[in-house]
Amino acid sequence: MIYDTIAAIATPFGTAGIAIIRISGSESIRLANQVFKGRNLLKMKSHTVTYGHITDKLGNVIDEVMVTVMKAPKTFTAEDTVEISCHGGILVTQKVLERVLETGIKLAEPGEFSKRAYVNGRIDLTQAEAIMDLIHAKNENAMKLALSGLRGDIKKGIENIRGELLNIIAQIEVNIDYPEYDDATTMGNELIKPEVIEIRQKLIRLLDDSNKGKIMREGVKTAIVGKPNVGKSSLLNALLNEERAIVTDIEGTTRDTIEAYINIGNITLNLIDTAGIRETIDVVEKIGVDRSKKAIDEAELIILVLDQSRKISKEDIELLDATKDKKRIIVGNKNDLSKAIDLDIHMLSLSTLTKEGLMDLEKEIVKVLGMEDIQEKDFNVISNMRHIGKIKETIQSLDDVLNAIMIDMPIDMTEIDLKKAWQTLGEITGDYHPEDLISELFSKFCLGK
Ligand SMILES: Nc1nc2c(c(=O)[nH]1)N(C=O)[C@@H](CNc1ccc(C(=O)N[C@@H](CCC(=O)O)C(=O)O)cc1)CN2
Ligand SMILES: Nc1nc2c(ncn2[C@@H]2O[C@H](COP(=O)(O)OP(=O)(O)OP(=O)(O)O)[C@@H](O)[C@H]2O)c(=O)[nH]1
Ligand SMILES: [Mg+2]
Repeated sequence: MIYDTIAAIATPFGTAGIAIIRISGSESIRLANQVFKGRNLLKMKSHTVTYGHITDKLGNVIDEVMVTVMKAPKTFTAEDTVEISCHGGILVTQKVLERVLETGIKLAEPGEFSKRAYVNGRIDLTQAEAIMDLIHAKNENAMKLALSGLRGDIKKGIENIRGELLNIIAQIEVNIDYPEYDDATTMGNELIKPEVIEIRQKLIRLLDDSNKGKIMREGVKTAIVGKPNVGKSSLLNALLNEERAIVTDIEGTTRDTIEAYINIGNITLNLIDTAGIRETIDVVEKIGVDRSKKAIDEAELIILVLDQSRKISKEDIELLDATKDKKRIIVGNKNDLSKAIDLDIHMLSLSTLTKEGLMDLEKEIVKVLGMEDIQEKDFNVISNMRHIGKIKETIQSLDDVLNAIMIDMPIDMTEIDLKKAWQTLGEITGDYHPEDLISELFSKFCLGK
């Protein structure tokens, strides 16, 4: 069937030396052969490359290319695959793709190649997601984390726990089906309780470990806050090593939040410079101040900037109070000036002007986030919010199991929640899959992936 063969441009849209058109499906070699002038692709050995031309229907050359033929099942999608390396011009690439589609090959949807690798059983969902994480990784830790997922570390961990759950379920089933069957352990509620508790414990540990993973994968939303003129924008610029935000000695210079990404010790911070917080009647500034307050709410880390060359003010006190329950670092800026601040609180002394103390701030950020000592094992953790959500759901089901045991419900009632836990975990790897989960997931992928 032609329609099971798909094609897409696998390289980014833009001008480059080479672009790759990827074709996958049972008809890919035969149909690619129709647009290719050179060796007969049908006669090529698997995983070999040949030189030739893509031609239009009349035989006119569209581009000079290299074509790779890869036969199922040892390919990315586990299907016959052809890759055309053409010249990387936007127009050339588009023309080659159009020519390929003229043969009846269907344009792939975003993520469809990876979806096929999954549907054909070559990878599980966590590995497919890891491919996307690898593509989007912004620092080395995120990359290592994705590689661990791609290797199947998450998959194996989840499969093991699922296996243990299935074991309990199977034993209950044996008991329900053959109550007279002597050899089957009498899986009374009390007997399965310790096993359920142990599995629950393992899931809790996965969740605990996922904190580091989440930071590595997603970065940390970090808000720089403080009253006007303390040097928040100067700090943003100093950390970025770039004059991104406007700095003046006028209070209320920053009107809107400014965002920037930086890597500190392989952690990506999504830094948000905010408008200085104070009472104001200026309409624009007021909106900025409201956004700053929102930024405090949403941030995972707060850098609260004080000006240590001034006495502490009412606004400072309010901000110290507003951020007290948050992960935060209090910075005493302008330590190049004489000290006037009258506050007995630990603060990190620095100057964005002389840059003194900036390195200490970077170290403190890494420390506060608990990311000082990262070892190989830290890459073998759950980091994906979808997985974390499913693990939480599973724990909830196991809590229901334990409650049922506590009130001594019949064992077949307990079993329902056990099965639910087993299914929910299966949604992580895709072994258990409501169809819309799969469609939604792969639609978030890049085109050509
Ligand atoms: N040209 C090209 N480069 C590419 C890819 C590609 O599809 N094409 N990849 C695509 O994303 C990545 C490589 N990932 C791949 C993963 C698995 C298989 C694969 O064929 N696996 C088979 C056989 C492995 C083997 O020969 O031992 C398998 O697992 O059965 C291929 C590529 C990055 N570079
Ligand atoms: N002496 C000294 N001056 C500094 C230092 N950091 C910032 N300043 C000065 O303080 C003034 C305010 O700096 P900004 O970075 O604009 O302050 P802000 O907190 O962003 O101010 P708003 O955007 O108005 O809330 C500017 O004149 C800076 O040059 C420092 O470490 N030492
Ligand atoms: Mg500012």
